[in-house]
Amino acid sequence: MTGPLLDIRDLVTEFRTEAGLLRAVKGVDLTIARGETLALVGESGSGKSVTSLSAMRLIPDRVGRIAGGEILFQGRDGRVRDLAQLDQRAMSDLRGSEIAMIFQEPMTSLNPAHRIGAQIAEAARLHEGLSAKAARARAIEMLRLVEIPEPERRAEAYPHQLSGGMRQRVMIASALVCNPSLLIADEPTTALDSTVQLQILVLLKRLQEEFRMGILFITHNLGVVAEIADRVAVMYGGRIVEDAPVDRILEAPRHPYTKGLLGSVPRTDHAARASGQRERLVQIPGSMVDPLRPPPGCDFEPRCAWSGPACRAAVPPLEATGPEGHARCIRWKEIA
Ligand SMILES: Nc1ncnc2c1ncn2[C@@H]1O[C@H](COP(=O)(O)OP(=O)(O)OP(=O)(O)O)[C@@H](O)[C@H]1O
Repeated sequence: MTGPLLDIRDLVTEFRTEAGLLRAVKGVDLTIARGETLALVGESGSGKSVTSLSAMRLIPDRVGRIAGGEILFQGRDGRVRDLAQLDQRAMSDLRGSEIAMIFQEPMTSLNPAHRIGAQIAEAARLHEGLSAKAARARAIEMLRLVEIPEPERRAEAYPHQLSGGMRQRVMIASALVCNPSLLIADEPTTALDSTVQLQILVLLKRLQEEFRMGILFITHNLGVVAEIADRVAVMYGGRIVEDAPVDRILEAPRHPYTKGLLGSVPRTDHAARASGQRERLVQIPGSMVDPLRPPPGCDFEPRCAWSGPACRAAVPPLEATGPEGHARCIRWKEIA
């Protein structure tokens, strides 16, 4: 199959709030190829989760809506569908079969009252139409795949009987049981300590190769990005402000916001882990733009050390910074 697996074009998502219309996503473009991991990074409130929830059509009509753009997804049959236009029934068929999602908190998708083997088997029965026996065998196979020791015995456990890392593995097993081609992972390792976090990232990478999935990986942790991403898109104030292959972003950021984030990256590298030491988190001065009162020009301008009058005049365009990257800053050449 040719063409990207997911191609989000000019996505706009709005919420109706008591204080007025809140535009949380303001024209986002993102593409993910099969077998590729795109990390979506940015501080809290930058619009990462709303972007992914929009792509999954999980924004309830009564609170918000996709106000513009396309979410083009190429299915297993080779057809490209605009998920923004799909009815909820067709969308829920795709969710949990071709598109799966994992979250920071496994208990958002695991039922505390059911044994984990039965939960994974149920997903296999629902989406793959397997018999009870075949679904049970599939559940055990999935538990083995996510490296749960003694999977036959553990299948009988309830979620609360497992450690946080094991629960996270069970959630991954449950998400992947239908062999999805796209996995959306929203901060899946944030709640775990750094050793377990690394184990889960290594596991995800291995499974990605095996399943040839595209992954949209949402995180605010650039240490995690370095471990898992092929490409990175940096979000601020509901817009992509920079995107590029991971090494380029980490070694030579072009946008002042990316530079700021890199200055505030907690150390998660092997040496820091071994010594149990973490660098102090240096915050970017100032706070996230108020989405109800965005500034007239660049959203980051009020916090930016490079800002000038032209930055206050208009929202900067996303300019190509080379063959594979873009930055939304009129001074990116000086910054580079
Ligand atoms: N249901 C909602 N109603 C109103 N505003 C919302 C709603 N959900 C999100 N928002 C707003 O949309 C903006 C983007 O939020 P979003 O959760 O996408 O940020 P994020 O980058 O994922 O942050 P975090 O890392 O904290 O999850 C924020 O200003 C948030 O307050």
